[in-house]
Amino acid sequence: MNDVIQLNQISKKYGHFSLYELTFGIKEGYITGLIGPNGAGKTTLIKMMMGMVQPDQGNIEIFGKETSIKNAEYKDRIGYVSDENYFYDQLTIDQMSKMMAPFYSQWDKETYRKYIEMFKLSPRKKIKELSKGMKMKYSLAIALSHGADLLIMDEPTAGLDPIFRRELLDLLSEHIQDEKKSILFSTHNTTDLDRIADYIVFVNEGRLVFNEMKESLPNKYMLVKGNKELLDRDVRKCFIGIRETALGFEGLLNNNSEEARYFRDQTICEIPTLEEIMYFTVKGSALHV
Ligand SMILES: Nc1ncnc2c1ncn2[C@@H]1O[C@H](COP(=O)(O)OP(=O)(O)OP(=O)(O)O)[C@@H](O)[C@H]1O
Repeated sequence: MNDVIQLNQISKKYGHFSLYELTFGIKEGYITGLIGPNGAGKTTLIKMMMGMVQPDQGNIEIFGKETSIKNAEYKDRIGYVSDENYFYDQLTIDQMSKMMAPFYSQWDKETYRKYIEMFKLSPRKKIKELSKGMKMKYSLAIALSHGADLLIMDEPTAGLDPIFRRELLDLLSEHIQDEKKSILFSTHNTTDLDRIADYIVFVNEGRLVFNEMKESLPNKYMLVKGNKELLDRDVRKCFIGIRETALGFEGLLNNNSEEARYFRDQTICEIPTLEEIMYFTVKGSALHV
């Protein structure tokens, strides 16, 4: 299986924030969700892939070639959706689109029209008159209208109403039926991931926590629920993250650890949801600094 994107030992420092030698690949033909709490480094990573931010160290390969400022041809094959507004406020939707079309060798006017209609966007409306959700829809229409082999999207479902959000996820699932197409998108919404992601890349505080097939995650982690009497200082240390309540505790363990085997006999163990995996990992890392 090929990697459509490969990050090699990527490091970046911004004041107190650092990305630490991140190495991971994004699989061709699949949908990958990029997750992590606020400030984890998701947008910085996406901007690096788009050549908008330069890493201090390391390199990125997309479609098998190393990216560089000089070699921007690869962007022709990428549909990029930013979480920022890069459009000119004074232009109408159609004026803006006419301006962008020549930058894409495979721009397809018919496809563009189809999406503008499907997303109920009015071509004569000015960018400044669009709501947040409409701007996102417009950005998606552009990204889907030039035959891109790879979609890279920064929080594409943010600001969308639940009905359109669902429709978009269906549309992305359809898009991926062509096995040569790949999607990477960041999100804070685990429902998006539950619905369409094949792989999950989880970053926290500039470090890679995991890059896993979504289906394999339940085998990796175990959620323990029990009585506080089971907890002492040493036991606490075994948990990736832990939450105590008046009645007891919940904690996340590595499923293959010694402790997991012990707790399985002692108490209630469950398969954690993706949200629980994120919650306890982030909570645990905050405690261990
Ligand atoms: N241009 C910049 N100059 C200085 N610091 C920056 C810059 N861009 C990002 N940062 C810092 O890098 C860190 C990671 O930011 P980034 O936007 O990549 O996080 P994120 O995971 O996308 O967060 P969110 O989920 O809130 O969008 C933050 O601490 C942020 O303040």
